[in-house]
Amino acid sequence: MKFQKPVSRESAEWLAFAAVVLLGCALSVFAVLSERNFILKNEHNRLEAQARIVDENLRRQLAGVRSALDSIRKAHLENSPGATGLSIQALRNAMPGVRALALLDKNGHILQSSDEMQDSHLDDADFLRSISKMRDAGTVYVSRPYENTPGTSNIKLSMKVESPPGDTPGVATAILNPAYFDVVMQSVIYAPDMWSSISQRDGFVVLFVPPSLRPGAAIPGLSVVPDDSRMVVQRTIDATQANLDKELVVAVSRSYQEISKPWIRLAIELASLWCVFVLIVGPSIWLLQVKRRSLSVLTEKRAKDAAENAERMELALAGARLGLWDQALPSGLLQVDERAASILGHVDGQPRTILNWRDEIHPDDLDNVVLAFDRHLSGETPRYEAEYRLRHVNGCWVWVQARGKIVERDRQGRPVRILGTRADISASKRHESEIQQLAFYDGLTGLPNRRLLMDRISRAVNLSHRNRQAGAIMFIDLDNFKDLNDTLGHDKGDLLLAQVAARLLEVTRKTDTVARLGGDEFVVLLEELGASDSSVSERAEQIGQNIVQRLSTPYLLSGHEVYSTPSVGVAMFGADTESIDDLMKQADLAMYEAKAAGRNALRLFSPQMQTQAAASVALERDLRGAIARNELHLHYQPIVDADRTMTGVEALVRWNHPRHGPVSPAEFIPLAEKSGLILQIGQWVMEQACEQIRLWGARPESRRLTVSVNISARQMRQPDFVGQVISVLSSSGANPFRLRFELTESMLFSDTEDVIEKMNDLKAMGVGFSLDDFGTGYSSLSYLKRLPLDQLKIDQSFIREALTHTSDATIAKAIVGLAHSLGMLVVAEGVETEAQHTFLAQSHCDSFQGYLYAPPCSAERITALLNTQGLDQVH
Ligand SMILES: Nc1nc2c(ncn2[C@@H]2O[C@H](COP(=O)(O)OP(=O)(O)OP(=O)(O)O)[C@@H](O)[C@H]2O)c(=O)[nH]1
Repeated sequence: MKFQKPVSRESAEWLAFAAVVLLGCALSVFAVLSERNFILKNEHNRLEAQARIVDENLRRQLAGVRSALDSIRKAHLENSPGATGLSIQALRNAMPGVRALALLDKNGHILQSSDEMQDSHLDDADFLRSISKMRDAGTVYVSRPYENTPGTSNIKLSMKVESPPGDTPGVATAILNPAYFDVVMQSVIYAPDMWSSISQRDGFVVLFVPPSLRPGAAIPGLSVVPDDSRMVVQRTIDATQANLDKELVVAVSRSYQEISKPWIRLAIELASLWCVFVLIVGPSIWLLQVKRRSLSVLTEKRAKDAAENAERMELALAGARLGLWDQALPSGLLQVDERAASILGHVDGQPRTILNWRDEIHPDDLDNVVLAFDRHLSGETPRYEAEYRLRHVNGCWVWVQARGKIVERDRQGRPVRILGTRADISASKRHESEIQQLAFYDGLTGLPNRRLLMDRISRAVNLSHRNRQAGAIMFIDLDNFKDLNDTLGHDKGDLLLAQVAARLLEVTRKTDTVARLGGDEFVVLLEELGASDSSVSERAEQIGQNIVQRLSTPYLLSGHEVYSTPSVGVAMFGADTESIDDLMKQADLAMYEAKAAGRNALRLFSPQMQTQAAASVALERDLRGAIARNELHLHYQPIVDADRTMTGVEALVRWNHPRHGPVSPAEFIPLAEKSGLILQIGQWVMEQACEQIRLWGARPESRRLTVSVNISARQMRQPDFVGQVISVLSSSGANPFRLRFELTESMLFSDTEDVIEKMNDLKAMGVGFSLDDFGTGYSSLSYLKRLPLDQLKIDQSFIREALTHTSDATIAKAIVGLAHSLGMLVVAEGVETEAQHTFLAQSHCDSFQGYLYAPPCSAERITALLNTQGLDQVH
């Protein structure tokens, strides 16, 4: 862990600590030294006092001895030996420091003495020598110390005694009493380590206490204490002053070691104290600092965390574009920060205080906001949350999302402060509505799509259950819209769809729903049409007819006038409607009925329709096995020339249902188209026709007969259609030049190039082509000339009306002219009367087909007819 902060403070603490320790140590040293000095000085003074005691005693004794010796000397000089003897004894008795007194001649013979003299050796050589050296009569001569009992030093003090004239000079001698001095010196000893001594200047120790530690009888030098380890106080008895022949030194001493003990103890105590102080205070400071450092690190970390949290919070708020608000209760005084204020266009970067917060809220949203707010205040919700609009400074409304929570209550628990955030959700609201639009509305027309429609229908049906009001749904499908797309282009188709949507909205009520299911399918949901069934269907039919009529009015698409019609299927719903799916199917079925009825029509769903639908489903099911069960067969309708000679036939498929008998192609071909069975049936028809061509080809009367086969768009769109034809031709052995395919105009609109290519391939093999129902579709002359067509078949509608409507006659003639000019022949179909034949023949029509000449009949019949060429017999 890295501690950075209060380094200076810590250093200061360590400096202070060091200063205290140093100062303390210095003071301690000073105290110890002072103590030492005091002790030494004290000790010195004391030793001095003790030395003085010994010194004074000694001086007194010496003075006494001098006086005694002097008395003996004088007595001797006065020559009164008896008196001398008595006085010596008396003198000795008077002096406790003297053990014996004696008067000696120069040879050391005792002339007179005190009683104690018996054990004294006064005749030793040293002494005699010293007597001989005594020159001065007034001087007291001090002998060398000697021992007559081991361990006890004796000393003699002697004065020269001038004998009366003629007599031998002698000496008066006093032997000092060592016991006395011992007592004196013992009395000054106050410590076991203390020594006390009397010695001669030249180092001879006279007396030493304690005697056991006596360093030696004759130690050269002035001091009896040879080393520096002792404190010594000496007092010298000056030889001149005391009339001695040599100086005496009184010394008392003590061991420095002993003397120093108190201050050394003090020093040790103080040192220990400081050691303890250092050992306690130092680690304490260290611990304190470590703790403080970790505390400061913790505090720093907390502060950093708090700062980071605040920063994160700020970032989060900024990132989430959240503003803060703070509201006091019950005053309602609202304070918003600058971000919350900026949402409403206050860009001065200042917080705002709002007195009346309700004023800013959109009136439509206010109730919800207040409700949410009150629910939170009353404790019903854990937090307050609302989405609403606020007035922007520029006057528009801004969608915001507000969230908040009570953060403070009074003692009674009543909320006094609520804190929260505010976010601008205009963009997400916009996206929401865009998504809503995409999810529920059709992009092209803006109408509700299937999903929304289903929801509305479901709600409408539920409502009708409750209020017993019936409604209707209308399926609207534009007729042949594909053709319009194919001819005018998808863009125009789109324009038409948009206009259809607009028109539907025009003719319906606001409460109705107009939806686009997809493609050219629209649905109108009509609600609350009334209570009774009959009135409901009447009103629905009326509205439906309105719609048919309105949608059938020509459209103007970028300058092109376009005609379009709708097929409308209507289904009613009411209290007894159970399934919406069924309802939708019903409307769908009705719409298909309208288509089947020729388009541009309206059909109301009826239960019979359902039955019919079910029947057609059953029929379709039966159709699936019809080929295998041999129920299909071909009929051939003759095509004749102007002389009514049969030149060809059109193969027409027939179905003989085992139960229902013959089923009309108009009934089952659409079913086959719808179910895809047309491919199977178409293939079968082609095979049958080719087989017939082969058969007829073998007979001279029928060899030149062409057989026209209807080809459905689905068949033609098969990628291997040409291959299939080749295969059928080769397997049947039919002459391709006798095979003619009849195509419808509509199949040429899509994948035109592909169709042309296939036609060219087949044409190259000899297969002919005829364009069926010509004139009913949106034929484009530009591609008509590109198609390898042999024939145009004028639709029978023109033939039927040709004699009554001049326009149809004109169209029929125009078609003939057009075909001839493009090198094609013209076949008129549906010719039923002689008048029609005459008209068509006069119009230079090349071939004719119709009941006037022959109805569709079996191949055998055709063969028979050919044999006789008696078409009249057919009827
Ligand atoms: N322009 C345009 N065409 C569309 C759109 N959606 C689907 N279609 C076309 O609308 C046509 C719908 O045709 P259908 O309803 O099946 O057939 P139809 O030609 O109207 O014939 P009937 O309904 O039998 O009368 C198809 O060709 C689709 O390709 C669209 O959004 N815009």
